[in-house]
Amino acid sequence: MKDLNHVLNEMKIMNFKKIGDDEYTNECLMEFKDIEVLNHLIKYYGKEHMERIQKSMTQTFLYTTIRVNTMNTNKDKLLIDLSNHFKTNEKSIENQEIFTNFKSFNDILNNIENNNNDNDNNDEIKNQISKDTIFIKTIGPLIPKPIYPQIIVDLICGEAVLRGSNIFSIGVLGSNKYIKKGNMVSVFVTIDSRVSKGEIFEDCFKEKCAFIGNGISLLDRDDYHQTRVGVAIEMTERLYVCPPLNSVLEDKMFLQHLPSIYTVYQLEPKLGDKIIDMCAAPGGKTTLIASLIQQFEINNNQNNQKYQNNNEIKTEIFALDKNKGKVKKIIDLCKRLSLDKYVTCLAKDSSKLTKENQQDPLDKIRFQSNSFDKVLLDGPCSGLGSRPRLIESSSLVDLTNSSEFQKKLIDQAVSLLKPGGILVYSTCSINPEENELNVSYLLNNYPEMKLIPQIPHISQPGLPNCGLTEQQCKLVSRFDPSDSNIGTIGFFIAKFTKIKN
Ligand SMILES: C[S@@+](CC[C@H](N)C(=O)[O-])C[C@H]1O[C@@H](n2cnc3c(N)ncnc32)[C@H](O)[C@@H]1O
Repeated sequence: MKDLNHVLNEMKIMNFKKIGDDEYTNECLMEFKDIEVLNHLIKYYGKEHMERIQKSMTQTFLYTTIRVNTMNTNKDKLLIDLSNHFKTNEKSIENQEIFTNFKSFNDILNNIENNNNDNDNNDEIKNQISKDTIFIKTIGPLIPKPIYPQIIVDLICGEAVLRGSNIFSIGVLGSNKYIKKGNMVSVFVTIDSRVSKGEIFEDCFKEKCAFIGNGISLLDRDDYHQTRVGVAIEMTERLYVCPPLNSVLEDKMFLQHLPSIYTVYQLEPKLGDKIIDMCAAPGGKTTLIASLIQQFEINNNQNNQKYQNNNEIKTEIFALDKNKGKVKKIIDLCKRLSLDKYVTCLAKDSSKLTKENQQDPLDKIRFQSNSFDKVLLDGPCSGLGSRPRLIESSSLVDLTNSSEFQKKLIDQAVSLLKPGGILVYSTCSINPEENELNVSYLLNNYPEMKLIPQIPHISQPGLPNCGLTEQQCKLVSRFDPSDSNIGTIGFFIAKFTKIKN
């Protein structure tokens, strides 16, 4: 076995460096394939702030957030189901303890409010989010010590490992020559994609890659590339410990980041509303809207029984997406969560809803201007807020295309909204041109629209010098990935109303 110390001292590009005898620190910054994109962001954020963001982007979000599907269970029952799941499926007792240390929304708010000193007193949304959401805190970064032998995985696999996954054969690129089933191995993720499938290499420290933990090989080396299914490495020492929950209790819960949940609550869906989710796939926000409507309906029915008045209030939810295949996924999700009776899913281009192409006479009626009480525009974006991410591959042209297309969708969203209704605009991007500058575009072009407050305000204000006044900045929500109190993905939300004449 080689002595690692000499290489660790010399490392420049790894995500950790030696800081003492047997001690390492995590120093990874997200890299940009197109340096122009980084310079573009530095223009708005400044170099220091951007560096903090780059660092946080390589780290796993602070909480795994679980939305309770109230149609099929409730929070108390789901907490028991989750505890049982972890006891049965998680071998490490330590991890079982970490994963069942469930947090509440109030725990998260305490963390934020101490710092934001936000004194708004609206408890309705707080209570609702608390009642239907479970948080599990990520532990890390931990600093396991790298060893030999080593394997290199691709970026998609590496980012999944940072989110709690094990390593499937399909993600393994190269490895040292001799690895036997049962060996402990160190896992690295390639940064520059130079390593090809099946490659044998001598030393990860000579490659451009980042260390993401250690695990036990469940296969001999040769078998990594013979099979394309199944787990190849079970991770035992991770940089970040968070629960692997994909495909778990799928009818009872939905994994959704806090800013996405918060976006839907800001839309304030109510019984009797005509609601449109303009860009809905895969349906995360649509199904939360439907689930809130379902809860209102149950409460309303109980009250109606009390007063022997059985008036049904008709609520309409339209979930649109341009992509037919994705619409099928929204339909499947609605069925799985038993919410299908609430939602009409349609394959449509939302940038043309009230303008051209209304060949269907029904669409002419459905998508009339000024006809929706609630409009959600969570449109296509550059995704520059997704984390954990080691490399950002968008180009400057991608960013411009994104913000220009969002303007077309904004034009339609404003047109569809009823006077007095609510429009919520959101992106999972940190690019001000898709966020603050698009809000400024909307306000400048539609004087009938005004920004309204988001309560409780749980994130950072908008960036200054991006087209919004100081007051307007306070009205938008900017989930900054470098804000370690909340530790979410990068996200942006603006909430508007249309002034009645
Ligand atoms: C950020 S995702 C939406 C996520 C979704 N709101 C959720 O919470 O699950 C953006 C979606 O916009 C869709 N999209 C892109 N262009 C569109 C258009 N012109 N009309 C409607 N949908 C569009 C994409 O197919 C993609 O599914």
